[in-house]
Amino acid sequence: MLIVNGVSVVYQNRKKVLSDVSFSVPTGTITGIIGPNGAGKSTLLNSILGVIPHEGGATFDGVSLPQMAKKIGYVQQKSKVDLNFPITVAETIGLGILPRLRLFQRLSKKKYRHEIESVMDRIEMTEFADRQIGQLSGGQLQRVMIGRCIIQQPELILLDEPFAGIDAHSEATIMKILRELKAEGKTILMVHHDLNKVSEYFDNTVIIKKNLIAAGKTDDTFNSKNMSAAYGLPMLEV
Ligand SMILES: Nc1ncnc2c1ncn2[C@@H]1O[C@H](COP(=O)(O)OP(=O)(O)OP(=O)(O)O)[C@@H](O)[C@H]1O
Repeated sequence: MLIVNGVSVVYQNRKKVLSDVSFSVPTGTITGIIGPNGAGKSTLLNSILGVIPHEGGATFDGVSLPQMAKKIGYVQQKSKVDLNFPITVAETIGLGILPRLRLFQRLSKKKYRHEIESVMDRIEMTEFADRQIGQLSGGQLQRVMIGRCIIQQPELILLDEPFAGIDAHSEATIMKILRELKAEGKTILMVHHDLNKVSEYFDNTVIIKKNLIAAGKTDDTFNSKNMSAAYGLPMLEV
């Protein structure tokens, strides 16, 4: 289980953007983090990862997250990927293997190539293996980032708005892979924007607006009272 405990964040401009956020995410589930623009969703993910200064912290099965970094897969916002870096689709996916290796350990070329090929097949990118990542559509690029994440064989997968600005086919392909990972017992936590898909995609939902508004099973949390608290308007008939 992922336990997030008392996370607060104050940026250098002294603005408090997260205040004492605590919740838990059961192993083997897909959980969405939702909330209005500027609610602190990306900040929460970055605090859980431990990559920005924060109070509080997160553990997974009792281990603090920085201590299990190699078992955490992270797919950052697409807009933050450096597309000028000269690297192909296959090479990008191959980078995901590195955290699995011990110092100076190398996979045999055959095993390395086979693993990359099977991931490219899974994300439906085989025909683009040698293409530079700067020459992909948004949806293709996001599938490659998912590929780099899954080849790492992480236990916990964090994604920041993986569906922002991508085509419906890529979204469906990624969602299918995430459900397969869930069936394998992986734990998935993602920032998400599209409220129309919340019930369909997420077992659990975390709703924030600087503070935690609600966290738990989507059936229990995704209701007009909580949406009204987060977004300010009674938006949903549920
Ligand atoms: N590095 C930073 N320094 C100062 N303030 C920041 C920084 N990063 C984010 N913020 C501010 O913190 C607040 C939360 O930002 P964050 O990106 O976490 O929200 P979000 O819910 O992910 O928003 P969105 O849905 O628009 O992506 C915002 O007011 C933002 O302007």
